[in-house]
Amino acid sequence: MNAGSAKTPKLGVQAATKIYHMASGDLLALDRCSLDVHANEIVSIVGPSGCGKTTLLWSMSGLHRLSSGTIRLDGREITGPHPDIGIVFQEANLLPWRNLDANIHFPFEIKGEKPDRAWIAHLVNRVGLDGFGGKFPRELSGGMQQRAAIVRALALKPSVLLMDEPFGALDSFTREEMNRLVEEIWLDTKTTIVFITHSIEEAIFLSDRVVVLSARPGRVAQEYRVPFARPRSLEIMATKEVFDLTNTIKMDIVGERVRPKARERGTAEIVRIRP
Ligand SMILES: Nc1ncnc2c1ncn2[C@@H]1O[C@H](COP(=O)(O)OP(=O)(O)OP(=O)(O)O)[C@@H](O)[C@H]1O
Repeated sequence: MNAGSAKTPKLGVQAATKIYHMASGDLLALDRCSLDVHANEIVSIVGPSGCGKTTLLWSMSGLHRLSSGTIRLDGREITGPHPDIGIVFQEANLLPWRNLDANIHFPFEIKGEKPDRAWIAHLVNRVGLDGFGGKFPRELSGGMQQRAAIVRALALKPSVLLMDEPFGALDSFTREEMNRLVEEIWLDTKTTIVFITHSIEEAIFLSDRVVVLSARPGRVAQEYRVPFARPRSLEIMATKEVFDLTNTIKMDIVGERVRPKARERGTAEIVRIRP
């Protein structure tokens, strides 16, 4: 797991622009969006629905090609999927006909590589899936399936883990549990994490920085540093600091939602609230 130098961001997004070409016309999803993520950081990306969060994350993973702009990993441009970047989606996407062990080993089979069994056993233990290796996805809860998806992504020892709304489909208690798990994994591996979520509370609990994207086309509108040491306890979520930050970010997102409409009406820019 290589860390970038102090000056080079781990993941550097420079003027990322993405246009989807469709029969009905072109759609500008990202417009010169720039963002640096530093080694060992956890950065969450929030923003109005449809603002381009997933497009940005998929571009960071190399799964999407940008229309213009660059994504750099440790200073080197990436143009396709990269072995040093892992991704976890909202759906666990486990193969239903394979048991949990076979699902975790699947990427190694595709790559023709030998899995590091000791590392996988460590991860399985870390996420609390000891003894479930022979179970099939249908025998596991949604939370357990997502734990397996996290193990599958980390098994390849990526230095960057991209997570696209991974706990959006889980109930709120399981979600809190999974948030604590992500923090534990981070404390263990110090993997750089970029996390997309619709939950501002989740973003604050997990992140060193919360980045707010503008309404589509997505660009960085605001960013906030979260000033709590780790490990964080759920009690911080009841502090006035978190309450105020949550409201500030909420108002940013609401502002971004109404801004395009205000533009259409020819009214002035919405007044922004800053910390
Ligand atoms: N493959 C695609 N082809 C055409 N348009 C797309 C494609 N993927 C996304 N879009 C459009 O691009 C815009 C940004 O989508 P994206 O999924 O990146 O936003 P998002 O912020 O992740 O959305 P949400 O908050 O709803 O998850 C949306 O208008 C979406 O409809």
